[in-house]
Amino acid sequence: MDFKPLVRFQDVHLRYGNGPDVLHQVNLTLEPGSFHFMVGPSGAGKSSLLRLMYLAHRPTTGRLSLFGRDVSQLDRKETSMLRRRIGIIFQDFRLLDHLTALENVALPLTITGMPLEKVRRNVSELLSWVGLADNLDSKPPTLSGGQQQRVAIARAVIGRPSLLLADEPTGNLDDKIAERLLFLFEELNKRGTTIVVASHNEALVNRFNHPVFKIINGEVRLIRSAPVIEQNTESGAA
Ligand SMILES: Nc1ncnc2c1ncn2[C@@H]1O[C@H](COP(=O)(O)OP(=O)(O)OP(=O)(O)O)[C@@H](O)[C@H]1O
Repeated sequence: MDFKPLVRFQDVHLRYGNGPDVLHQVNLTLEPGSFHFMVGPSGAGKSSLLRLMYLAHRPTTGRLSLFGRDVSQLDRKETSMLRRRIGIIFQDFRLLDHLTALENVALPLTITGMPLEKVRRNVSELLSWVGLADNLDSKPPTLSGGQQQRVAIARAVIGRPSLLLADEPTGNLDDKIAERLLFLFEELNKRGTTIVVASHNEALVNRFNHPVFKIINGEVRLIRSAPVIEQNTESGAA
């Protein structure tokens, strides 16, 4: 088994162009099999942090290692190999509009060479689980925002990635479905996927027993390592 940290930021700063530091002196380590939430106000830098972990940007200064590799040393081929181990749910979904829901979710499996019948079975099962059994053949433009979000989530998790990065994955969903999807992430986590979920929704985050990072003024702080799960109370004001 690999005991190296899966993700390691050492004194990382990120600036866009000549702008100010968006992320400032970030030091954080994610162990394999961990589950973290990332909270912070709009514009705090949550998506930027996830984009660094997805190799969409490189640190301006400092060192970032993924799967034990220093990302500044990766060539294009190595970058795409590492990315195959990462599932990402973008805030704006990024589904392919000319493909059906089923075809969108099937993409990460078809490139592995899995037989098509098996791909169809696995994808149908997952889409049914997320409540889209009646939408397998629908194209994204005909789906609601919440339905598109669930297709994007299914696409990110279908290949059982080693690392799952989710940027506001429940933003368009009602609370019940949001909670159900976080349970799906917990299932994946139990099977070994390391998970990072960025969310505005601190009430939802507080219902789960996972450590929480908060981004404040570009600095990432661990604000809670092991929250106590809230008990069901008659009213939220209890
Ligand atoms: N490609 C970019 N070029 C220039 N500035 C950017 C770029 N992407 C983000 N920013 C800026 O970086 C800061 C952090 O943005 P980021 O999207 O990471 O925040 P966020 O916490 O994810 O916000 P939200 O919750 O609204 O998505 C913001 O000031 C934003 O305007």
